[in-house]
Formats: sequence, C-alpha cells, structure tokens
Amino acid sequence: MRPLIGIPCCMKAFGAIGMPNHAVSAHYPDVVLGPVGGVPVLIPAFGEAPLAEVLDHLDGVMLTGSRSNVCPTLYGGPAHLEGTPEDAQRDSTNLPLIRAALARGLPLLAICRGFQELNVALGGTLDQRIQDLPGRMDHSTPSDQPMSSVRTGKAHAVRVAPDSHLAAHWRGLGALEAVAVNSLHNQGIARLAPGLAAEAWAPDGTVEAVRVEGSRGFACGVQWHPEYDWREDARSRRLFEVFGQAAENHRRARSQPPRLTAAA
Ligand SMILES: N[C@@H](CCC(=O)NCCCC(=O)O)C(=O)O
Repeated sequence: MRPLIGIPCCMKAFGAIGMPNHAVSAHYPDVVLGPVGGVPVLIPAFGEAPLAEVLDHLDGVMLTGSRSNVCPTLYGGPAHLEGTPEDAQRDSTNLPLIRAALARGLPLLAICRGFQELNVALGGTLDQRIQDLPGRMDHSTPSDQPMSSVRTGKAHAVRVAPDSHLAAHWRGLGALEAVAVNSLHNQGIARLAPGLAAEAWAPDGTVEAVRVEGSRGFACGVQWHPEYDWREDARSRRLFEVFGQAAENHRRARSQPPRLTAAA
C-alpha cells in the first residue's frame, strides 16, 4: 500500500468550444508516482462541500502551480489587470481545502500558485506583478517562451534560513546561501499570513519558501517548481521524498486499528 496524495485540479477550457475541464499538469501525478512514492488522487475543483469526505481518505495534499491567479477579492487586493487569468472554482476549493487539511494534520506541499494560496488561505496577501515593484526582479518566464530549458531552467538563487525546516530537509545536500531555483511567477507574497514562517528568500527579498508554524506534520510551500527538475536536482527530489515519508507515516497511522481505552 502507498499513501494517497490529493492533487486539486484547475478548471481549464479545452478544445474547439473551450469545454471546461478539471485538469492538472502531468508533472504532478508523475512526481507523486516517483519520488513522493504515493498514488495521485485528482480532486475536482468542486468547491468546499465534498471536501471532508475526500480528505478523510487521503494521506497528503499537493497544491500545484498554474498560470491562473488567486482572485484579489480573497485577500483585499486591487482588481487584476485586464486579461489576467483567474480560476474562481479552484480558489473556492483550495482555500477551504488548505484550512481543512492543516486542521487534520495532513501533510501539505504547496507549489507556486499553491504557495500563494497557502498564504491567502491563512490570512496573508499577494503582490500581483512583483516585477513592477521598485527594487524587485522579474520572476516571470513568458509562457510563450518556446525553449523549455529557459521556461523551467534555473533562474535565480534563494537563500535558505539555516535554522529552517527546509535546511533540515536538505541536510547534506550542500550550502544554503545560494540555492538555484527556477522561476515562473508574476505574483508573490506581500503580507505573510499569521502562522507562516518564511524560510527562503530571493536576492530581491521575495519570499520563496514558507512553513506552517505549529503544524502537526509536514506543511510547507515553495514559490519555485521542484516538479520540473527532480530527476536531475537532488534538493528537488529530496523535498518530495520528505513529503512522501510524511504521507506514508500518515497512512500507517490511519491504518492502525483504533486504540481501545480501558472501560471506565
Ligand atoms: N499565476 C501565479 C502562479 C504562477 C505559477 O504557478 N506558475 C506556474 C505556471 C505553469 C507553467 O507555465 O509551466 C503567478 O503568476 O504568480
């Protein structure tokens, strides 16, 4: 038996008539079947109602990246620029899902948009185009960039806090002062949510990794995409392995028969 890893879907229009589909990029089931060591379970963007029935059967949740952006009304931000992609159904599913998963102590790994959702779900805010802010880098990679090696290749370094959980996960994998990561985002954390601890930063101060303080298990997020390079990057692979071990521990605990207490 392997741990069941929930992967919430985006709502995406496909085909000639733009039929709405619940969808995830193949990178995410692939990495779950790979270094995570679990079985991927796609969660439709069906809103909050059925979440409890689903989460009770899962051993972890992985929140994916996506070109769409968290709706600004969910964090009191200004309206997006015209044409900025949004996904209200994903928002209405993932924000309550994050809170419910954390309340259950489900291991949670949040990637890029998922990292931003984690911050908003816990009460934080986002900047929408950090490249337009003074002193900030351009963290985006044009989605029409034809060369995958450019789109998903290493783009900048992050500094990892030596006392962070991420540093502990990466023990033995080299120095933490300048770890190269890819970068495919326009948005970023503006106000860090209460209960989140920043663990890594880009050279311009952009928060690039967080952990949920006081979580009952593994619960962290990264702004970059380790799912794009885990086959050749030991740190990316290790992050998924640690998440997978936490999910396996959850599966074993879930499969234990309930402890009978002595009759009063
Ligand atoms: N839309 C948000 C989050 C960015 C994100 O998740 N990017 C992944 C894009 C997938 C791809 O193009 O390969 C933002 O722009 O900050």
